[in-house]
Amino acid sequence: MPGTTPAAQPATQHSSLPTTLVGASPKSYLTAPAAVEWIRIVGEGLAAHPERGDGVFACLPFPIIPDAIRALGPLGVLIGSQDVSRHPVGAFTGEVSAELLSGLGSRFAMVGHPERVKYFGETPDDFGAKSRAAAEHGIAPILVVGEPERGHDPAGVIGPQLDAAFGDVSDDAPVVVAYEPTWVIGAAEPAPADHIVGVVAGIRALLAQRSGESRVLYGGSAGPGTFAAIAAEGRASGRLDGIPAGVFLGRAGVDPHGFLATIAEVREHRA
Ligand SMILES: O=C[C@H](O)COP(=O)(O)O
Repeated sequence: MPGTTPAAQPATQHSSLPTTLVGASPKSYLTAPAAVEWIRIVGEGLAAHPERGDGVFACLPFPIIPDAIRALGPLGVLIGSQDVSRHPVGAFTGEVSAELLSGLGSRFAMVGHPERVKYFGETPDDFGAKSRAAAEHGIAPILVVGEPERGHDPAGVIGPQLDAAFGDVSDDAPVVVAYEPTWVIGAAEPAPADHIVGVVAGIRALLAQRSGESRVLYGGSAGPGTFAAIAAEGRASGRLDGIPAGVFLGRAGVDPHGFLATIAEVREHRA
Protein backbone atom coordinates (compact mmCIF):
# COMPACT_ATOMS: atom_id res chain seq x y z
CA MET A 1 0.00 0.00 0.00
CA PRO A 2 1.42 3.39 -0.91
CA GLY A 3 2.43 5.53 2.03
CA THR A 4 2.62 2.73 4.58
CA THR A 5 6.32 1.93 4.34
CA PRO A 6 8.50 4.07 6.62
CA ALA A 7 11.69 5.64 5.34
CA ALA A 8 14.13 2.92 6.33
CA GLN A 9 17.21 3.79 8.30
CA PRO A 10 20.29 2.18 6.82
CA ALA A 11 20.89 -1.20 8.48
CA THR A 12 24.06 -2.39 6.86
CA GLN A 13 25.80 -5.48 8.16
CA HIS A 14 28.28 -3.50 10.22
CA SER A 15 26.88 -0.05 10.90
CA SER A 16 29.06 1.74 13.42
CA LEU A 17 27.77 2.50 16.88
CA PRO A 18 27.63 6.02 18.33
CA THR A 19 30.22 6.67 21.05
CA THR A 20 27.53 7.76 23.49
CA LEU A 21 24.36 5.69 23.71
CA VAL A 22 21.48 6.79 25.88
CA GLY A 23 18.25 4.95 25.43
CA ALA A 24 14.83 4.05 26.70
CA SER A 25 12.80 0.88 26.65
CA PRO A 26 9.33 1.77 27.89
CA LYS A 27 8.56 -1.94 28.21
CA SER A 28 4.83 -2.62 27.67
CA TYR A 29 3.61 0.50 29.45
CA LEU A 30 2.52 2.56 26.43
CA THR A 31 -1.04 2.72 25.13
CA ALA A 32 -1.69 3.91 21.55
CA PRO A 33 -2.37 7.54 22.52
CA ALA A 34 0.54 7.54 24.98
CA ALA A 35 2.85 6.24 22.24
CA VAL A 36 1.84 9.06 19.90
CA GLU A 37 2.52 11.61 22.64
CA TRP A 38 5.81 9.95 23.58
CA ILE A 39 7.12 10.14 20.03
CA ARG A 40 5.89 13.74 19.63
CA ILE A 41 7.44 15.02 22.88
CA VAL A 42 10.76 13.22 22.39
CA GLY A 43 10.95 14.52 18.81
CA GLU A 44 10.18 18.09 19.75
CA GLY A 45 12.66 18.01 22.63
CA LEU A 46 15.49 16.63 20.51
CA ALA A 47 14.77 18.93 17.55
CA ALA A 48 15.36 21.91 19.86
CA HIS A 49 18.85 20.67 20.80
CA PRO A 50 21.93 21.24 18.60
CA GLU A 51 22.91 17.55 18.86
CA ARG A 52 19.36 16.48 17.96
CA GLY A 53 19.14 12.70 18.28
CA ASP A 54 22.84 11.90 18.08
CA GLY A 55 23.61 8.96 20.40
CA VAL A 56 19.96 8.49 21.33
CA PHE A 57 18.07 5.23 20.87
CA ALA A 58 14.75 3.72 21.87
CA CYS A 59 13.70 0.08 21.99
CA LEU A 60 9.97 0.14 21.41
CA PRO A 61 7.04 -2.28 21.11
CA PHE A 62 6.83 -3.69 17.58
CA PRO A 63 3.72 -1.78 16.37
CA ILE A 64 5.24 1.60 17.24
CA ILE A 65 8.52 1.03 15.44
CA PRO A 66 7.54 2.30 11.95
CA ASP A 67 5.99 5.53 13.28
CA ALA A 68 9.00 6.11 15.54
CA ILE A 69 11.40 5.64 12.64
CA ARG A 70 9.43 8.08 10.50
CA ALA A 71 9.29 10.73 13.22
CA LEU A 72 12.59 10.31 15.06
CA GLY A 73 14.86 8.76 12.42
CA PRO A 74 15.41 12.08 10.62
CA LEU A 75 16.68 13.50 13.93
CA GLY A 76 19.29 10.75 14.14
CA VAL A 77 17.54 8.67 16.79
CA LEU A 78 18.16 4.93 16.34
CA ILE A 79 15.09 2.81 16.87
CA GLY A 80 15.18 -0.78 18.05
CA SER A 81 12.88 -3.52 19.30
CA GLN A 82 12.43 -5.14 22.71
CA ASP A 83 12.56 -8.62 21.23
CA VAL A 84 13.29 -10.44 17.97
CA SER A 85 12.46 -13.89 16.70
CA ARG A 86 15.12 -16.56 16.81
CA HIS A 87 13.58 -17.89 13.57
CA PRO A 88 13.96 -16.69 9.99
CA VAL A 89 10.99 -15.48 7.93
CA GLY A 90 8.57 -18.36 7.46
CA ALA A 91 5.81 -20.33 9.15
CA PHE A 92 6.31 -19.02 12.69
CA THR A 93 2.95 -17.48 13.57
CA GLY A 94 3.21 -14.48 15.87
CA GLU A 95 6.94 -14.09 15.50
CA VAL A 96 8.69 -10.94 14.26
CA SER A 97 11.79 -11.77 12.27
CA ALA A 98 15.10 -9.93 12.24
CA GLU A 99 14.78 -9.66 8.47
CA LEU A 100 11.48 -7.79 8.79
CA LEU A 101 12.81 -5.51 11.52
CA SER A 102 15.95 -4.79 9.56
CA GLY A 103 13.93 -3.96 6.47
CA LEU A 104 11.88 -1.48 8.46
CA GLY A 105 15.09 0.20 9.60
CA SER A 106 15.22 -1.09 13.16
CA ARG A 107 18.80 -1.00 14.41
CA PHE A 108 18.81 -2.74 17.80
CA ALA A 109 17.11 -5.74 19.36
CA MET A 110 17.02 -6.41 23.08
CA VAL A 111 18.04 -9.92 24.11
CA GLY A 112 18.29 -11.67 27.47
CA HIS A 113 16.15 -9.38 29.59
CA PRO A 114 15.28 -11.01 32.94
CA GLU A 115 11.58 -10.29 32.29
CA ARG A 116 11.82 -12.48 29.16
CA VAL A 117 13.29 -15.21 31.35
CA LYS A 118 10.82 -14.83 34.22
CA TYR A 119 7.58 -14.47 32.25
CA PHE A 120 8.31 -16.19 28.93
CA GLY A 121 10.77 -18.90 29.89
CA GLU A 122 13.55 -17.77 27.58
CA THR A 123 16.90 -19.48 27.94
CA PRO A 124 20.55 -18.77 27.13
CA ASP A 125 20.02 -20.82 23.97
CA ASP A 126 17.28 -18.38 22.92
CA PHE A 127 19.58 -15.43 23.61
CA GLY A 128 22.26 -16.92 21.39
CA ALA A 129 19.85 -17.67 18.55
CA LYS A 130 18.22 -14.23 18.78
CA SER A 131 21.56 -12.42 18.90
CA ARG A 132 22.75 -14.34 15.89
CA ALA A 133 19.55 -13.69 13.92
CA ALA A 134 19.74 -9.98 14.70
CA ALA A 135 23.42 -9.61 13.84
CA GLU A 136 23.01 -11.51 10.57
CA HIS A 137 20.55 -8.83 9.48
CA GLY A 138 22.57 -5.80 10.55
CA ILE A 139 20.76 -5.35 13.87
CA ALA A 140 22.99 -4.89 16.92
CA PRO A 141 21.85 -7.08 19.81
CA ILE A 142 21.52 -5.28 23.13
CA LEU A 143 22.28 -8.05 25.58
CA VAL A 144 21.06 -7.54 29.13
CA VAL A 145 23.45 -9.08 31.65
CA GLY A 146 23.80 -9.01 35.41
CA GLU A 147 23.90 -10.97 38.61
CA PRO A 148 20.52 -12.22 39.89
CA GLU A 149 20.84 -11.25 43.54
CA ARG A 150 22.52 -8.54 45.55
CA GLY A 151 25.84 -9.91 46.79
CA HIS A 152 26.31 -12.44 44.00
CA ASP A 153 29.62 -12.15 42.19
CA PRO A 154 28.91 -10.43 38.83
CA ALA A 155 32.12 -11.78 37.30
CA GLY A 156 30.92 -15.34 37.79
CA VAL A 157 27.76 -14.88 35.74
CA ILE A 158 28.47 -12.21 33.15
CA GLY A 159 31.23 -14.05 31.29
CA PRO A 160 29.00 -17.07 30.67
CA GLN A 161 26.09 -14.77 29.72
CA LEU A 162 28.26 -13.08 27.08
CA ASP A 163 29.52 -16.42 25.79
CA ALA A 164 26.02 -17.89 25.50
CA ALA A 165 24.62 -14.88 23.68
CA PHE A 166 27.52 -13.96 21.42
CA GLY A 167 29.14 -17.34 20.85
CA ASP A 168 27.53 -17.71 17.43
CA VAL A 169 27.60 -14.01 16.52
CA SER A 170 30.15 -12.97 13.93
CA ASP A 171 33.19 -11.64 15.79
CA ASP A 172 33.17 -8.35 13.89
CA ALA A 173 29.47 -7.61 14.38
CA PRO A 174 28.65 -4.62 16.61
CA VAL A 175 27.13 -5.52 19.97
CA VAL A 176 25.79 -3.63 22.96
CA VAL A 177 25.78 -4.91 26.52
CA ALA A 178 23.46 -3.41 29.11
CA TYR A 179 24.63 -4.15 32.63
CA GLU A 180 21.38 -4.48 34.56
CA PRO A 181 21.73 -6.28 37.88
CA THR A 182 18.46 -8.19 38.21
CA TRP A 183 18.09 -7.07 41.81
CA VAL A 184 17.70 -3.41 40.80
CA ILE A 185 15.36 -3.85 37.82
CA GLY A 186 12.04 -2.39 38.94
CA ALA A 187 13.56 -1.38 42.27
CA ALA A 188 13.55 1.90 44.19
CA GLU A 189 17.06 2.93 43.22
CA PRO A 190 19.96 1.89 40.99
CA ALA A 191 22.96 -0.14 42.10
CA PRO A 192 25.70 1.78 43.94
CA ALA A 193 27.91 3.78 41.58
CA ASP A 194 31.15 2.15 42.73
CA HIS A 195 29.67 -1.28 42.04
CA ILE A 196 28.57 -0.23 38.55
CA VAL A 197 31.97 1.26 37.71
CA GLY A 198 33.80 -1.94 38.66
CA VAL A 199 31.46 -4.20 36.71
CA VAL A 200 31.34 -2.02 33.60
CA ALA A 201 35.14 -1.99 33.48
CA GLY A 202 35.13 -5.78 33.73
CA ILE A 203 32.60 -6.16 30.91
CA ARG A 204 34.69 -3.87 28.70
CA ALA A 205 37.70 -6.09 29.34
CA LEU A 206 35.73 -9.16 28.29
CA LEU A 207 34.40 -7.47 25.15
CA ALA A 208 37.91 -6.37 24.17
CA GLN A 209 38.42 -9.95 22.93
CA ARG A 210 35.96 -9.23 20.12
CA SER A 211 37.14 -7.53 16.94
CA GLY A 212 33.84 -5.69 16.40
CA GLU A 213 32.61 -2.54 18.04
CA SER A 214 30.88 -2.75 21.38
CA ARG A 215 29.27 -0.40 23.87
CA VAL A 216 28.45 -0.98 27.52
CA LEU A 217 25.44 0.70 29.15
CA TYR A 218 24.01 0.71 32.62
CA GLY A 219 20.33 0.03 33.35
CA GLY A 220 18.23 -0.85 36.37
CA SER A 221 16.17 1.85 38.10
CA ALA A 222 18.21 4.42 36.18
CA GLY A 223 16.86 7.91 35.71
CA PRO A 224 17.89 11.52 36.05
CA GLY A 225 20.93 11.65 38.35
CA THR A 226 22.14 8.09 37.73
CA PHE A 227 24.67 8.77 35.00
CA ALA A 228 26.09 11.86 36.73
CA ALA A 229 26.72 9.78 39.86
CA ILE A 230 28.41 6.96 37.91
CA ALA A 231 30.58 9.39 35.96
CA ALA A 232 31.60 11.18 39.16
CA GLU A 233 32.55 7.87 40.76
CA GLY A 234 34.53 6.79 37.69
CA ARG A 235 36.48 10.02 37.69
CA ALA A 236 37.05 10.05 41.46
CA SER A 237 38.35 6.48 41.43
CA GLY A 238 40.40 6.90 38.26
CA ARG A 239 38.29 4.23 36.53
CA LEU A 240 37.30 6.04 33.35
CA ASP A 241 36.89 2.60 31.76
CA GLY A 242 34.10 2.00 34.26
CA ILE A 243 31.99 4.89 33.01
CA PRO A 244 29.40 3.38 30.67
CA ALA A 245 28.62 4.77 27.22
CA GLY A 246 25.26 5.85 28.61
CA VAL A 247 22.25 4.62 30.50
CA PHE A 248 19.28 2.54 29.45
CA LEU A 249 15.99 3.59 31.00
CA GLY A 250 13.03 1.40 31.80
CA ARG A 251 10.28 3.06 33.84
CA ALA A 252 11.98 6.46 33.86
CA GLY A 253 11.84 6.49 30.06
CA VAL A 254 8.08 5.99 29.93
CA ASP A 255 7.88 9.68 30.74
CA PRO A 256 9.31 11.39 27.63
CA HIS A 257 10.38 14.36 29.74
CA GLY A 258 12.37 12.04 32.00
CA PHE A 259 14.03 10.57 28.93
CA LEU A 260 14.93 14.02 27.58
CA ALA A 261 16.33 15.08 30.97
CA THR A 262 18.49 11.95 31.09
CA ILE A 263 19.77 12.51 27.55
CA ALA A 264 20.85 16.02 28.54
CA GLU A 265 22.56 14.70 31.66
CA VAL A 266 24.51 12.02 29.80
CA ARG A 267 25.67 14.58 27.25
CA GLU A 268 26.87 16.84 30.05
CA HIS A 269 28.74 14.20 32.04
CA ARG A 270 29.99 11.71 29.41
CA ALA A 271 33.64 10.73 29.54
O1 LIG B 1 15.34 -2.47 30.25
C1 LIG B 1 15.22 -1.75 31.24
C2 LIG B 1 15.36 -2.31 32.54
O2 LIG B 1 14.54 -3.39 32.73
C3 LIG B 1 15.31 -1.31 33.67
O3 LIG B 1 14.02 -1.08 34.11
P1 LIG B 1 13.76 -0.07 35.31
O4 LIG B 1 14.57 1.15 35.01
O5 LIG B 1 12.31 0.20 35.29
O6 LIG B 1 14.25 -0.72 36.55
